[in-house]
Amino acid sequence: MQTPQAYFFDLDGTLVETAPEIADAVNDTLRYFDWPEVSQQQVNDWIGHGTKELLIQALASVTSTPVEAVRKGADLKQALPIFDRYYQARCGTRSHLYPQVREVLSALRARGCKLAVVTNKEGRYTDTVLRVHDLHAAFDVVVSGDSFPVKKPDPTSVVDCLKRWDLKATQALFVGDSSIDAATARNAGVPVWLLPYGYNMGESVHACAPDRVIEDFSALL
Ligand SMILES: O=C(O)COP(=O)(O)O
Repeated sequence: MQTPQAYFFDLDGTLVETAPEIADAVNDTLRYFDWPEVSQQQVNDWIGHGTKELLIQALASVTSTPVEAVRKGADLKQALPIFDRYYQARCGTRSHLYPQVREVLSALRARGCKLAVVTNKEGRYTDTVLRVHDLHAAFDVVVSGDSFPVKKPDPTSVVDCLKRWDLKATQALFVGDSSIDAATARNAGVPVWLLPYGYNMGESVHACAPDRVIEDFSALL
């Protein structure tokens, strides 16, 4: 593999451990409506398709309703603004950067590499999470789940960045924690390295057959 000139990073489970405060916000919401709470493990396994999808899974679970019915139903409509308020308040309370993230991002920046976040989290939450961790100025591009009409694993955002930077797919690297990230990278033709500590819907990252599984961010230097 060539030395990458551009890096695409997933957010939740790759740059920042966010699951504890996401679970807090989900359970705040469920309590508000007198529904039973969900476990941390359930929340971890629902991360990956964006926060709205996660809330749909939680509502389906606690109300024993099929996911497709929740998606179209009144419960979701009522729960979304309540969740929004709680999640914005919880952002930064129990999340933290994984080891070496800040140092490695600075080092890659200093080398002149292009850096992007590509997350399925909705933009208003991505912005808050990056700001509370003082990461909002660390990237050339931030792509959220609602930045384009399509989200990961669709490669549109990655392809768009490469075009803007005039780089080939093989000159970049995607760094993530899930099968969604692996599929996004493959769909864009970009090599992918996965971290084993994030959220991969209960599956081992080895099952996603990435180009490499790395233990932590220091492997990027
Ligand atoms: O919010 C989510 O479910 C996913 O976020 P991620 O794409 O950063 O893992």
